[in-house]
Amino acid sequence: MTDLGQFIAQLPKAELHIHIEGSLEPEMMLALAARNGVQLRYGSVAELRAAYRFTNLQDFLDLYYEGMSVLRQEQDFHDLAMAYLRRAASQNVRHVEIFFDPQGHTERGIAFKTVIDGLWRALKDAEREFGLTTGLIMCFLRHIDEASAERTLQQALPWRDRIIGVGLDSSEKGNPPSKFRRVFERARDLGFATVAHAGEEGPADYVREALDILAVRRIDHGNRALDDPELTARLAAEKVPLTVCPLSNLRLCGVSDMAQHPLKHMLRAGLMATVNSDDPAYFGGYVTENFLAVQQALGLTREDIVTLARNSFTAAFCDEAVKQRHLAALDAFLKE
Ligand SMILES: Nc1ncnc2[nH]cnc12
Ligand SMILES: [Zn+2]
Repeated sequence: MTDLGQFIAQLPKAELHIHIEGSLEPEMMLALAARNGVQLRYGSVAELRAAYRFTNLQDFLDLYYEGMSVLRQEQDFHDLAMAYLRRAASQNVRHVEIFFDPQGHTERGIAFKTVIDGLWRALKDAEREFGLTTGLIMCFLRHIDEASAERTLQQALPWRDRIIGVGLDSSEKGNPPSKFRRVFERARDLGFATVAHAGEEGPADYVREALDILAVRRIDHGNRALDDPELTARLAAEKVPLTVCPLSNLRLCGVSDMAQHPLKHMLRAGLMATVNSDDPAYFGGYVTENFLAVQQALGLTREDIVTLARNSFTAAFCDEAVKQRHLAALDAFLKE
């Protein structure tokens, strides 16, 4: 590895855009299928990996929902999250905010309690074992109606103190943020931080809607915002964080080549971009591999890399004291 590669691997960082169901590696998928008696269309790791060729977001989502069908018991959710957190800690990720998709589970008869208890136990185990800090963000599936999102928010209330925020994910085109105006208003009233996937495949207008109608505090992806100079200037002026996912964009054909990835433009335009893995088991890399891929393809400098790591802590939803501790640790690392 190059010196800059070593630096990236060792750099303290936060990950703010990771779908825990997207960290389900083929080996674990097959093991859980066997443990739970679930029949999959794929019988081997090689067959699964061969299926991970996507031409767009929907292609991927079809497989992602099929994959999560092996998650049935509390222990499954624990094992899934623990494997991700171990991997993240090994890459010097010091803070993570993890997305989960409750409707992906409740719609197939798995209780909300089963999901949240398993994930929560893993977060607490990992905090103790690896010394990182964590948070959970529950996402609403935007291909389903708002009433279902509202029921999901209601179901979450007994565990209000375990969830820092709500988000919006799944099939973007044709499912604008405005579809979820009321449920986001209710979530904000309840004190949840809010985020939304926007401008991954959908137009810049969806990014504007996420800001103006859902009042989100971060945009997940946001790539298409760059199509609109006025919106780009606004994102920079308001320091709206973008959780960018380079390998995801490449694998879902949002960019044809990593050298065409907009991250460098985002940085040069003064946007508060961060680097994240999205669905690492499906897209070929965790957070460090995402940093390495864009650094190499775009020729990012050491200063760019430091900016991205600093942004990841600045954009986090953790308590201010925790954030300052992470930023101080980053500064100490840079002085070593
Ligand atoms: N990249 C992505 N976009 C939208 N929804 C998702 N759910 C999991 N990964 C996603
Ligand atoms: Zn995502």
